[in-house]
Amino acid sequence: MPDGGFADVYSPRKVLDDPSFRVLESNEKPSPDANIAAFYNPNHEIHLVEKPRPRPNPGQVLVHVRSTGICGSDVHFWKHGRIGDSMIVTDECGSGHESAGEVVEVGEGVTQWKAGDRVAIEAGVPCSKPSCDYCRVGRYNACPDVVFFSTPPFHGTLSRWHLHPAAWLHRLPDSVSFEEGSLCEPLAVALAGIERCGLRLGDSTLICGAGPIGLVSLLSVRAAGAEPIVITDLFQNRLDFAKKLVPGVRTVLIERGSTPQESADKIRAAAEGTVKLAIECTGAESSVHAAAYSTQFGGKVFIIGVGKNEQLLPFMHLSANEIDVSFQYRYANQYPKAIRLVAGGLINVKPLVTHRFKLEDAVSAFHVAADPSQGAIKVQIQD
Ligand SMILES: NC(=O)c1ccc[n+]([C@@H]2O[C@H](COP(=O)([O-])OP(=O)(O)OC[C@H]3O[C@@H](n4cnc5c(N)ncnc54)[C@H](O)[C@@H]3O)[C@@H](O)[C@H]2O)c1
Ligand SMILES: OC[C@H](O)C(O)[C@@H](O)CO
Ligand SMILES: [Zn+2]
Ligand SMILES: [Zn+2]
Repeated sequence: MPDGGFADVYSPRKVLDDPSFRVLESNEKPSPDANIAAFYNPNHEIHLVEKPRPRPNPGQVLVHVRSTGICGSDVHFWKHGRIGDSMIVTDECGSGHESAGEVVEVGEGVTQWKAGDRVAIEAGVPCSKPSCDYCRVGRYNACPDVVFFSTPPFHGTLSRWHLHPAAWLHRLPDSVSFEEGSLCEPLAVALAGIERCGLRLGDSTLICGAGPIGLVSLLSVRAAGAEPIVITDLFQNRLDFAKKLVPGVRTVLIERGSTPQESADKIRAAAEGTVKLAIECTGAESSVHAAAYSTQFGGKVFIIGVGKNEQLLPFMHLSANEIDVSFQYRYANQYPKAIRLVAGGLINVKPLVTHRFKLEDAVSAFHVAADPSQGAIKVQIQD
């Protein structure tokens, strides 16, 4: 079976020097079957690009991408040009990694997919070589040679036609929409965290941050039986959204300028005690501290949020309370579980979608996603 490798298709290239890629004029209307995509670049621009419709090589599948959610990281790469020290926008780069679609064509040797199959597209494709320890043991989120779509230098899945290795697509049952299929990507992040954080039925749990990741984490800990659940945010409208999503959740508005201890006082009051588990989904240092001060002896602060390269920890509080601190980096082996949980009705991700745009209007979609005054949670681009 060919491995569906795709170095030729996805290796970094100077898009603007390549005549087969063309940046569309801002008022230009693309033809209905053109392979358009939204690209960001080091000048903090975002624009539509037309690129060739690829043909699948052996082991590959051509997918008509039907739904893609905009992730905060896409907006961050566009606006700030980097995440941390290793992910840097140095060239034009295609956006999007939360995608689902329909198989249109399969390459030689692909037997498990046929035209018309509905799939979620796994956003990170690791090398899968037996010589790679991380791939071999299944912790493939650590693969040093992973191709993670829309993290530079790899173009994203947000295009009309996307080529993917057959082994890294996941079947969607008819009951799961393309939109829900694309939301399986952020859900996979939360589920990977839930798997590793040791949450047990009835554990009192804090979620810090009510953005998309905090909200899918909220849905996940609710499904896993956490009680009570407290969620924090700096914005009341995000807390209101969380309350509508999971009516039983207790909300705490964090006031800018308050100390982490003051925030923790409010969190403990809402939880009626310290929490056993804090799932941190902001990456903000003050929020990590508030989580630590809210957690009970022997509890855990589990950090999904990403933030500044170097941060302080309330060392002696963590030490004197035997509080574990753990981190999550993307995910491995979570898509099938995410799809089962959505199909089985245990997790309803549908309400997270607040805005929908056509592929032709992807640039407008990005502007809405990047503007907090629009109140978007998840912006979807659909074709
Ligand atoms: N570990 C991973 O693999 C992984 C994967 C995806 C996203 N992330 C990270 O998860 C985090 C959340 O992602 P998102 O898409 O939900 O982002 P987001 O920015 O939409 O949401 C973060 C929320 O946290 C709130 N917030 C900020 N500071 C706060 C504070 N001090 N106290 C309480 N709330 C605060 C914000 O108001 C916002 O609503 C980001 O840091 C993102 O980069 C990590
Ligand atoms: O959903 C996955 C995340 O967005 C990625 O890790 C990205 O932030 C960096 O590559
Ligand atoms: Zn993402
Ligand atoms: Zn590997």
